[in-house]
Amino acid sequence: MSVTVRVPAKVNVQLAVGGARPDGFHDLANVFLAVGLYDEVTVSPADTLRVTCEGPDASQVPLDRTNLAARAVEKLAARYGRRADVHIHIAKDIPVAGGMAGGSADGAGALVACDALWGTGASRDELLEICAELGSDVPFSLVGGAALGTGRGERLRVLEVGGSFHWVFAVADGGLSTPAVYGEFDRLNEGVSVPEPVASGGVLAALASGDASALAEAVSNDLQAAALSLRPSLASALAVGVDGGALAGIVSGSGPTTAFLVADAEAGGKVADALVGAGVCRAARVAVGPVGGAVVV
Ligand SMILES: C[C@](O)(CO)[C@H](O)COP(=O)(O)OP(=O)(O)OC[C@H]1O[C@@H](n2ccc(N)nc2=O)[C@H](O)[C@@H]1O
Ligand SMILES: Nc1ncnc2c1ncn2[C@@H]1O[C@H](COP(=O)(O)OP(=O)(O)OP(=O)(O)O)[C@@H](O)[C@H]1O
Repeated sequence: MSVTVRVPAKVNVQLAVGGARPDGFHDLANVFLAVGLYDEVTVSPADTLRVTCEGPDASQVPLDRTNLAARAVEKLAARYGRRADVHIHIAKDIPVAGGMAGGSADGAGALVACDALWGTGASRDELLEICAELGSDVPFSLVGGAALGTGRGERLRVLEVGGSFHWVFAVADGGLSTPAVYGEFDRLNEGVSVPEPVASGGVLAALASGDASALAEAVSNDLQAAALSLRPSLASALAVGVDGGALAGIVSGSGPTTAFLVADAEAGGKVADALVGAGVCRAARVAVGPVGGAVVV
């Protein structure tokens, strides 16, 4: 018997970052949008906990207990007083270390899958609590759709969205470490009084109305300067995508994936061709959001 859960990637349509907190994290106003690029996490009973992974980036995924999916299963097992003896298989399509919450997706997916496999019947709030312990992005991977994340991003308020948004993602060669990008944000803001992060009225209104042009005017990412400082070549990808017809181009979360909002699928195809043709990315992926969160398939 096995259970498979499908979990989406995310893009941050607004990422407002406050100053560093005493615990090293940053308070955020983080507007998440789940997009249709998916990992599939399958769990089945086994003699001991083990992780396998397939997909183009599989060699970059840790297969030991540091894998977020393994950590999720161990946490759920500990809570319900049982052994975490499962085989976790990850079919990975979300770029690794790309700022699209791929590891978080696998953590949320493994949790939902084991909850179903073991029949633990954990409540949604209990699962969300475990997600928050695993990482700041993990609760959103469970919920999907669109949400405003506050605190370190783990406290979610679901947002209504009035339409679908088309995106092109330029996948960069090599990843960027999330702590390194937040560290660079702190370095760039040394001596500056960083304001409290607040959700943008423009972003929320554009999501609610489903208006892509309005969203393009409003998107922002306070980590973008830090990601560009660590990876200056991302500026060329942003320029090529916007010149190729995107309504807006931003770094996705902590990067190095760049995300382009486009008017429709046809414009998306053109932007993807321009990005690949200019050689500014390893691959270009098209996806639509919002889509639902972690779900048993
Ligand atoms: C950049 C984003 O992807 C935007 O959604 C997230 O803020 C990162 O979320 P994540 O990968 O789940 O991050 P976590 O695993 O919780 O934290 C990894 C590291 O990122 C930094 N971090 C993360 C979240 C946050 N609000 N402030 C931080 O400073 C901290 O150095 C932390 O040690
Ligand atoms: N299941 C997993 N899939 C991918 N990476 C994982 C996983 N579990 C742990 N990791 C580790 O986490 C690191 C970051 O990978 P991930 O793909 O989650 O980054 P990310 O998309 O930039 O995350 P975020 O957008 O949440 O900051 C990897 O380099 C890897 O060492």
